[in-house]
Amino acid sequence: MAEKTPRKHRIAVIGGGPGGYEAALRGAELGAEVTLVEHHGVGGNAVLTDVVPSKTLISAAEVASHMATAGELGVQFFARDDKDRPLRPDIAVNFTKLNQRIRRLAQKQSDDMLASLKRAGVTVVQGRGRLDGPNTVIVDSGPKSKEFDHIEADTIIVSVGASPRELPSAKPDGERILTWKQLYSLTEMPEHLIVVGSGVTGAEFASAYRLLGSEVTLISSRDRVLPGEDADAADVIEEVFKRNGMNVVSGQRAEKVVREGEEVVATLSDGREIRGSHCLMAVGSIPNTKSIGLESAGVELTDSGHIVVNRVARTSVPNIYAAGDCTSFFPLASVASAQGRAAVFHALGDEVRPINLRNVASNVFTYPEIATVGWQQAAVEDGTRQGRVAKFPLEQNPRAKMQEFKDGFVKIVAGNDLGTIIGAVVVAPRASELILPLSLAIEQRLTVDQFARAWAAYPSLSGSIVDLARSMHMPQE
Ligand SMILES: Cc1cc2nc3c(=O)[nH]c(=O)nc-3n(C[C@H](O)[C@H](O)[C@H](O)COP(=O)(O)OP(=O)(O)OC[C@H]3O[C@@H](n4cnc5c(N)ncnc54)[C@H](O)[C@@H]3O)c2cc1C
Ligand SMILES: NC(=O)c1ccc[n+]([C@@H]2O[C@H](COP(=O)([O-])OP(=O)(O)OC[C@H]3O[C@@H](n4cnc5c(N)ncnc54)[C@H](O)[C@@H]3O)[C@@H](O)[C@H]2O)c1
Repeated sequence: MAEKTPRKHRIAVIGGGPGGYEAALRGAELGAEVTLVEHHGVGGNAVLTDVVPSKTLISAAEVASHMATAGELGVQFFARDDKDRPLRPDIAVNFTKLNQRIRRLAQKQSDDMLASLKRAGVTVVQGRGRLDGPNTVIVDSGPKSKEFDHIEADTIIVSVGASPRELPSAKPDGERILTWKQLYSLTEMPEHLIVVGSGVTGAEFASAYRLLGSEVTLISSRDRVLPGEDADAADVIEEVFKRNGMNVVSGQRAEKVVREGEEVVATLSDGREIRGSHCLMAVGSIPNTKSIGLESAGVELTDSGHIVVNRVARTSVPNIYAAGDCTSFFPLASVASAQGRAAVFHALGDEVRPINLRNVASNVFTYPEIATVGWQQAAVEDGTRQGRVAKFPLEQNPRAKMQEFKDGFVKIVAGNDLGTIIGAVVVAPRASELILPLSLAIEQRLTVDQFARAWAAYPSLSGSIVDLARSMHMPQE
């Protein structure tokens, strides 16, 4: 008798950003038959328009900043005039080249990801997907692709991301009033960029464009920039912004942004007008969950349109999972990937660890950067968590002195009992590279004393973290 081949578990994924990509790849690796529907490009917004382009732009801004401050370390650039006298050259940014590099790098990463999916055996379908009940995805891929119109699946993973929020009174025109996705088609540096919104997106672009040489006005509806971050960290960034010549307007909403010829005019809540050459609208995002059949399939959404998921990314319909910015979890690429993994592992019965949002590390890529993990000082102050907070200024660190890093600090939040590390903030250049030992400490429930036993190289910025942990030792009574 011929052996019966077990039918493969069929997974359909809608959206190829970090959430959908990870789900598709891991699903195929675990032996499922996976179809991924993506209507733009694999890698999603993260790779094509959001994370990768913005961080590539920021890399260039960082270099421009190092060049501008090199003189403080005794390194000078000069050219000679016709009488052989040294001239100090200006730093010039070739904006067309910069944006071309950004787009090329993003496309290459998207191509590499598509190749990985294909190697793993994932079927990638280009088109717009929507649910038709809990087991079918319909793909609108244009008149030629009838064969993929219906995908039957045992498990569906929705990872459709989010889109920039648009204000009716400040409609992006793609030329002068822009969303963050439209910045990379500019061929000239904005002479004066008005940034509306001082969340992470607004702060990162304001920081980068200022370092690249644009005049920048940052309109913040709150009392301080980066309202979601540690207050001390946000204060440092705001001070650096102002010192670098950025115009920070606090406590004002942009009620309206209009174009007047070659200018943009932002009208503030108090009636003041700010004129610039370009305006970046960074006022948040809305999930792409409309009209894709979620409600009729029985999937529960929040009032804001986000998909309600549990810690293994399962929605209110048992065989439908969701990952990434379309869900009620943190809108971070790392979280989207973790949800994508959790979804397929759970659906396919593999080992799965429910996601603990409390321990997610994140980073704001301003200059300096702000990296954060775990419980924050605000939670100790408002009584949500018991604990001790200590801070070590970067300017006392020998390596920071050598490199002329004056702005920043390391902060640790530890439990009152044994001094277990429960949270941390690092404000420093490349803080994103310094947060990992603290994440590990939190994940492994290390105490400040255990952390302080680890050796840091001397001199190093990471030495500050060990010094701070050491200073938090509490002698036994
Ligand atoms: C400017 C900016 C910078 C950021 N920087 C960082 C950072 O440094 N680090 C970090 O961790 N996070 C960062 N984020 C957040 C990060 O971009 C998101 O959390 C991440 O992109 C979410 O991934 P996702 O899987 O939800 O999908 P997305 O990356 O949003 O991709 C969703 C995909 O779904 C597709 N899609 C949508 N609807 C359909 C449909 N009906 N059918 C088929 N396909 C569909 C879209 O074309 C898109 O490709 C940043 C965000 C912004 C705006
Ligand atoms: N480095 C990173 O990891 C990174 C970078 C960018 C975004 N993100 C993710 O995206 C999330 C969203 O960040 P975001 O900054 O895009 O959105 P956000 O919603 O956090 O911030 C938007 C800000 O705009 C303000 N605003 C709204 N309307 C305004 C108006 N008319 N005038 C002035 N201000 C106005 C809001 O008060 C808010 O502070 C972040 O929490 C983060 O998870 C991550």
